Amino acid sequence: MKWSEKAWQEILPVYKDIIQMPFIIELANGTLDIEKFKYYMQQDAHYLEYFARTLAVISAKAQSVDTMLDFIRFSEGAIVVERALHDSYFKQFNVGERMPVSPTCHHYVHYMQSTVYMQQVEVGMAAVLPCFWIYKKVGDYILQIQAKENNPYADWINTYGGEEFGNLVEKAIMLCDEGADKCTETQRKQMTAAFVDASRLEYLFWDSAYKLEKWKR
Ligand SMILES: Cc1ncc(CO)c(N)n1
Repeated sequence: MKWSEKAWQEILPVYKDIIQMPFIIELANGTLDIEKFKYYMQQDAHYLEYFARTLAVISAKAQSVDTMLDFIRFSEGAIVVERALHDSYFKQFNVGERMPVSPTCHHYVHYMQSTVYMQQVEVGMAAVLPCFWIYKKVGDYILQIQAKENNPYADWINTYGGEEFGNLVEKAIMLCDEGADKCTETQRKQMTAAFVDASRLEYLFWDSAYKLEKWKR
């Protein structure tokens, strides 16, 4: 069994919980409170900046020039494509000033950064894989169940449910499997642990948007 297949089995309960979250259901049927979506977008704009930086660090640490190129392209994609989506939503929904980074977003981005800087590159790759893979799965799921008429969140749904994003995700999974093949069993376990932690943070990210999470002080 490939590392990625085993790793997905590990996070299946988290994924199943994610697709039942009110944030996801309401996004799909178009009833999500706009304030919750705006909060999500603002936090995601912060998230994507760190995500892009993290991908660039993975690129710098990669074992081969081919893998470097793949990750630098992922990094560019995170900046260019997703920012464009945010720019359009920021305008459409009149999102003004940037909010400070929320506790959960802070936790997630610094988790990614420290994993990528402190651990070997394959563990770093595993830590960013849920960002690709869970979004693809959730995007496809939402695409299936979505309300197609007048859904204000259609652009978001099409970004992550689309084929283009799907190709990137396939590549990211393949690169992790390639890396895992070169690792020892102990290192593969570290990869899986990083994958599981990041998946749990994906859950919390949506949860925190639904709750409009704030710093206690
Ligand atoms: C929190 C989060 N994870 C993953 C993605 C997709 O890259 C995103 N836009 N936001």
